[in-house]
Amino acid sequence: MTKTLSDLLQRDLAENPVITGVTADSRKVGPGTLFAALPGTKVDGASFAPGAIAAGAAAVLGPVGMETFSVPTVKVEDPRRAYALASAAFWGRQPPVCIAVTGTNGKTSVAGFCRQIFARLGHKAASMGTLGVVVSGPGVADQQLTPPGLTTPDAADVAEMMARLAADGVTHLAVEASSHGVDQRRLDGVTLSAAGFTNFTQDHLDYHGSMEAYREAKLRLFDTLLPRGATAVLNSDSEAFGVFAASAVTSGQSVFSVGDDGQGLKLVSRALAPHGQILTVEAAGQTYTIDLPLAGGFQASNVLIAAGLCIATGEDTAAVLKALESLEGAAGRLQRVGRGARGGEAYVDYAHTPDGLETVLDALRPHTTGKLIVVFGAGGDRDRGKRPLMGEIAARLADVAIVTDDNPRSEDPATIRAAILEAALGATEIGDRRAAIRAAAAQMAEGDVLVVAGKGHEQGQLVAGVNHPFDDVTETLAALEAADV
Ligand SMILES: CC(=O)N[C@H]1[C@@H](OP(=O)(O)OP(=O)(O)OC[C@H]2O[C@@H](n3ccc(=O)[nH]c3=O)[C@H](O)[C@@H]2O)O[C@H](CO)[C@@H](O)[C@@H]1O[C@H](C)C(=O)N[C@@H](C)C(=O)N[C@H](CCC(=O)O)C(=O)O
Ligand SMILES: Nc1ncnc2c1ncn2[C@@H]1O[C@H](COP(=O)(O)OP(=O)(O)OP(=O)(O)O)[C@@H](O)[C@H]1O
Ligand SMILES: N[C@H](CCC[C@H](N)C(=O)O)C(=O)O
Ligand SMILES: [Mg+2]
Repeated sequence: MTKTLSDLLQRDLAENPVITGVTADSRKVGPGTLFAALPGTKVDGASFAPGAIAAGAAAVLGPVGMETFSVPTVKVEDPRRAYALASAAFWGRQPPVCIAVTGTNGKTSVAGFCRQIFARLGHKAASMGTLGVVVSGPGVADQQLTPPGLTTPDAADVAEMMARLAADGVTHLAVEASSHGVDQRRLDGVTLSAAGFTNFTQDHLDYHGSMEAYREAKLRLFDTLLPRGATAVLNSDSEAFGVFAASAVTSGQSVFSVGDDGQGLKLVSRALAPHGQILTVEAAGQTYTIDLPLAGGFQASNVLIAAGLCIATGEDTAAVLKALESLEGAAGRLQRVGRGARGGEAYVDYAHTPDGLETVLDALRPHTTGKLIVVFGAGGDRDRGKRPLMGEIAARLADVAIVTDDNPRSEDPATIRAAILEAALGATEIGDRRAAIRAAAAQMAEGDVLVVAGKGHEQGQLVAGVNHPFDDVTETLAALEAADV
């Protein structure tokens, strides 16, 4: 069915061309495309409008105050939102059940758990986020549809992917809502059935400027994107729970809280088990025992949020909680890699925030009878305030801390390491990540635990615009072998 500019922007227009595509990237424009000229963080999209028109753009959408071009030009107060809504209207179909999860840490884990739970319960389900788009279904092998990229993709990409998934029979979709993504309206076109919140701690101050602005961005998932009457699944153990609960209630949503004080799912107890942990959970007056094959208190929190989201969309509580017993952790999140030559266990994890690092070291301490060894760094062109906080945490919670490089991007790696080391008393500095991992593996003995943190699933080390192939899992395995002499 053809769609016109007026259909996509939901307004009467004097000139109403047929639209054949929607994009905010002039390089993707073809004949008949609606080009959204968005003011960006680096450049003004309007400067690419003449090129877009030359490439065939049928209309330009942009902010109030933008110049008028030689094709129908529509100016609106919130062009990013209009772009997202136009993209959704253009692509049309969405999986009937879409849920989103936000929070500083745990989004990828929760989205992946939701996908797995829905699939175990007989639905064709997908997750969209840091690890790309993955589809799972009953009796079908997991299918990776897109590679890892942005945590929350561009609005037109989200809309196109939702239509493709719906056409492929996917009925349940779990999306990661990053603060950048919510702030930039990348999810404004998604019709949500439920939304989840994991936690709120320091990250991304480079982009948001203050913790308040960062929190506002996350709150927007509830106060603007989640419809009235839908369910907000909130982590009762987060310090920010009250703020998120108040926002959800004010927005006419029901709150389903999970955690130690959860009203929807209450975590009564947690006991370590060799393969993970045993959870006792109360739900609607019933007590359930869950044999969870994942270690760490944070994973207990993540699985309860995922379970809450699935229950909020109408799944049976007992069946959802049973499905937790066969969950797999997301790649590179507390992923066990192997055993040291003289004993000990090595893990790769994606902790790249102070809270993430503290959480993963706390999670591993009970599994450590010898030394807890951590190899980590901090990303360049990202929140600089994280660096000393992560240094202090590693020095305090690990027995051996090795500070190395993690995607320096355009920054001087030595300067990043120095900012971490300033607060990491007793830590060792080894800039080369491979050498750092090898030095750590060489120290491993029986009872020790090594965690290589910060890069998880990532396949490259970004240095001065060049992505050098690098995989922490492969490097850690090689280091364990090299230490076996
Ligand atoms: C800071 C940030 O979030 N930037 C994102 C944003 O770019 P922007 O709008 O600021 O872009 P810009 O480069 O100033 O350009 C302005 C406009 O001109 C357009 N343009 C540009 C060049 C051209 O030739 N033609 C053209 O039309 C661009 O498409 C854009 O619409 O919108 C783009 C399209 O969606 C994103 O690709 C881009 O992500 C950059 C690459 C990025 O690194 N983002 C990271 C920080 C990010 O978004 N991370 C979050 C959080 C992860 C987490 O939770 O930890 C994520 O969701 O991944
Ligand atoms: N609930 C949690 N609380 C604290 N830390 C967590 C929690 N869940 C995960 N983490 C830590 O954060 C790391 C990243 O987890 P995950 O990828 O699920 O988070 P994310 O929010 O998707 O991250 P990103 O912002 O990069 O998308 C994990 O490897 C772990 O170290
Ligand atoms: N989504 C996060 C990932 C950080 C991963 C870490 N390896 C780094 O490069 O800082 C970000 O873009 O801030
Ligand atoms: Mg993620």
